[in-house]
Amino acid sequence: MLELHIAGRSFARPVLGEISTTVEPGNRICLLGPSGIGKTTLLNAIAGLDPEVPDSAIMGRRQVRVGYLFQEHRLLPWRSLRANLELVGVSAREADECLARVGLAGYGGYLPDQLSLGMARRAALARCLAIKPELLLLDEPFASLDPVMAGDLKRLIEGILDANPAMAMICVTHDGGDAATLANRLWYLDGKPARLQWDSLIEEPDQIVRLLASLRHTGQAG
Ligand SMILES: Nc1ncnc2c1ncn2[C@@H]1O[C@H](COP(=O)(O)OP(=O)(O)OP(=O)(O)O)[C@@H](O)[C@H]1O
Repeated sequence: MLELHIAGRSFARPVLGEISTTVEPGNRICLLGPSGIGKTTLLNAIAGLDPEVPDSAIMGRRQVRVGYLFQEHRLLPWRSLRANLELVGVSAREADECLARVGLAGYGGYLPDQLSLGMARRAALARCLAIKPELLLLDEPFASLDPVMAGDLKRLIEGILDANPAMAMICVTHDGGDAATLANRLWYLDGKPARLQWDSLIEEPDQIVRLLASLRHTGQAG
């Protein structure tokens, strides 16, 4: 699906080092790493949002429909949810269907500010779904949600992936528990500049527990 050959990315200092890997259909990747290490920077590069990362660094991206759930919902506050979804090119009926898929049936006429944080994040997820993504990029989707809302959103994302086995996901998270539930592959970003220290396919459930325990042992993961 994608071949990554990122030579590096610097801001005031080098943030990302060389990153070479692939993303395959059906990959459910959780991207872990210390705070500020460059996880969002990597996600932005993969999404094609970073003008400093050339197209040739993310081979295949132009052929892949990418849905990006940002940390903040980025819905236009003066447009209803339905009108926000229509902006990506779907009809009002399709917008309402996408909202229903994330548990927001009947909310098409609401403004983003009338929603709770968890609902707004689901509305933003509905906008991702509206483009029928082949690759879903999720930047800390469960951050700041209470455990019930976070659990609901996790089940929703699992359901979406189960219903679309060819869809790939890259989910940034600080929580090993999210990785244990959602991932079939782990990326661990660390170092100065940051590189993928692990890129591990998860073939059996114990493996993820062992990997996360080794991070906890060295004080790198919660
Ligand atoms: N647009 C930018 N301009 C300047 N520096 C930036 C920019 N974007 C990111 N950085 C810097 O790059 C580094 C990595 O940031 P990034 O947001 O990618 O980390 P992260 O791993 O996602 O962090 P967190 O886990 O806290 O969300 C940080 O030092 C950050 O300040």
